[in-house]
Amino acid sequence: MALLEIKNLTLFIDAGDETVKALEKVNLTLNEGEIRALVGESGSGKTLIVRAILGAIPDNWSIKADRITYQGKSLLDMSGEQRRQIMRREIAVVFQEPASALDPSVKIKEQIKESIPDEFITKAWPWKQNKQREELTVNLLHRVGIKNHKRYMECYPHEIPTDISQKIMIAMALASEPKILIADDSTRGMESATKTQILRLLLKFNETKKLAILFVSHDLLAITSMAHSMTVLYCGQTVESGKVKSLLKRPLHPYTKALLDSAPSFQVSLPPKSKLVTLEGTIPTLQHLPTGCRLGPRCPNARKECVMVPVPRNIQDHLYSCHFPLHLPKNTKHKVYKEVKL
Ligand SMILES: Nc1ncnc2c1ncn2[C@@H]1O[C@H](COP(=O)(O)OP(=O)(O)OP(=O)(O)O)[C@@H](O)[C@H]1O
Repeated sequence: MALLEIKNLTLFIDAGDETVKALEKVNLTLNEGEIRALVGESGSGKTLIVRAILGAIPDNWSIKADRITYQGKSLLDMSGEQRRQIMRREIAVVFQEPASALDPSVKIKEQIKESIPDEFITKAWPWKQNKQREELTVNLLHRVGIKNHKRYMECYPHEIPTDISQKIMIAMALASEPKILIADDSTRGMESATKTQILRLLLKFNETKKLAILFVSHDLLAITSMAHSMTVLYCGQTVESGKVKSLLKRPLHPYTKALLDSAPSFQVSLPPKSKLVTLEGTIPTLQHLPTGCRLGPRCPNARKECVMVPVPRNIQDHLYSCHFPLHLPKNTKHKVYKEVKL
């Protein structure tokens, strides 16, 4: 059973004069111990998916889904309190900007202590419990690679550098020993040495604690260095998902191919200063969505069939939603691949 499973998630945003489908029939699974990258251009809906998982939905949004489950239990059918409990203990999130996620008026030490669940503290006199929390705080800081904890514990968030803030966010996220960590573009804008440190840290927790990670990112290099599987999103629709290796070797969707081709690191033979191969045009706004496959107007392979939303199909674990996929083996007819029962 998947740890987290999303089937046919559609998210509507009521923008006053019209309602837009910001996500349309999105599918995503995360298994125990898996690192899955969620990738797509800016505005493709990655953060909307994260918010749908967390249940952080404003009043003008609504959700329709066949299922959103955690360990087989429907998150959509849970009460607010049951869902909050899962988010407090089982699913942790690290956001893009640590500085805005930390409380500017509270010392780092207090914020970390606060993130430790009461269940981890044995019943004792308050001063003893406080000591336990303090020890656990130091331990958490060491686990995320902050050895000189004394230097930062008494600081306020604005007094510490970004990389340390990000590690502190990870320490707080891991305080409850969650099963899933959602890293929402948490290395965006970081310089490469800091990024490498954060990625190594996440990888270490994945390997040693079997922590499943949903790694939301634009950074294809980081994804290939750490993720096992990848879900590609375009304009609110899942276009392809599967093992990172098979997507890199044989992308079936023209958007995935364009995305990979646009990253210089994947173009082994790309001569210096050559033009990057990308799709023409830009991602449409929610107010001007094309019907059917949303890539249609930008897709080099588009034909009249593409005005219909493609049914997801699969080749083993490799799932794609495209009427005219690339790289199908020779002499094989597209229709032999079964539609995926969602
Ligand atoms: N609160 C909101 N109200 C209206 N539209 C929104 C809201 N939040 C996001 N959107 C729209 O939903 C679409 C997807 O946004 P989202 O933030 O999920 O993209 P993203 O893939 O996470 O982008 P980025 O990589 O830049 O963070 C965008 O068109 C965005 O403008």
